[in-house]
Amino acid sequence: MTEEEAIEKLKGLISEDRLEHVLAVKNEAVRLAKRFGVDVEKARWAGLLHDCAKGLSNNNLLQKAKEFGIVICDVYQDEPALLHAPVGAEIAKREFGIEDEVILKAIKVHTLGSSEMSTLDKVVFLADHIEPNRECETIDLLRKHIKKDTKGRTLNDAVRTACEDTIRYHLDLGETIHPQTIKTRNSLL
Ligand SMILES: Nc1ncnc2c1ncn2[C@@H]1O[C@H](COP(=O)(O)OP(=O)(O)O)[C@@H](O)[C@H]1O
Repeated sequence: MTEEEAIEKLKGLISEDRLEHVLAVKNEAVRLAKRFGVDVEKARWAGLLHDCAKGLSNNNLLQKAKEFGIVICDVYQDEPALLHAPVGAEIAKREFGIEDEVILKAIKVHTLGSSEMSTLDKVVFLADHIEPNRECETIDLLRKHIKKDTKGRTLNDAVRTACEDTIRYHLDLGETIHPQTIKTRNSLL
């Protein structure tokens, strides 16, 4: 499937606003991939498809997760929207023909991260947080992290800061926090 064909397919799955975000994440992922020496094509595809399941309702996400054999923890049960990442990886494989496990993992962990993130995983995770349409309290800090000279450390710092933003955000709203975000953050200390 070409990139143009994938974009056409995405138009049938997600809203126009979401597609705009997806294209911005793709561009940001490509930029970060060049900055951090990651395969640009893998970053492009992971960025393009990271939210391919975002248009599914909570019920559909739960249904698909069961169908795909994804383990549904208590937090997923309460916040099925979080399932769009692992379900999206399966849809990327089954419906977009992505076979590269490296790309599929970057899609799978783009929301909660993982304690064992590859550089590609971090690039896609961060691209989702800092694409130009995004706003969050520490966005300037996040963008500054990746401008510094020391490559490896800054990417880790930026992902850790993004996790801390997410934790603080849900804490302030009194919402459930998926423990994987905390594990991801701790793994980057
Ligand atoms: N650790 C977490 N616990 C609970 N909700 C979370 C957690 N991490 C992210 N979320 C929420 O899950 C949703 C999807 O997150 P994300 O994939 O980062 O955003 P998007 O799909 O809009 O790019 C958002 O509403 C976000 O706030």
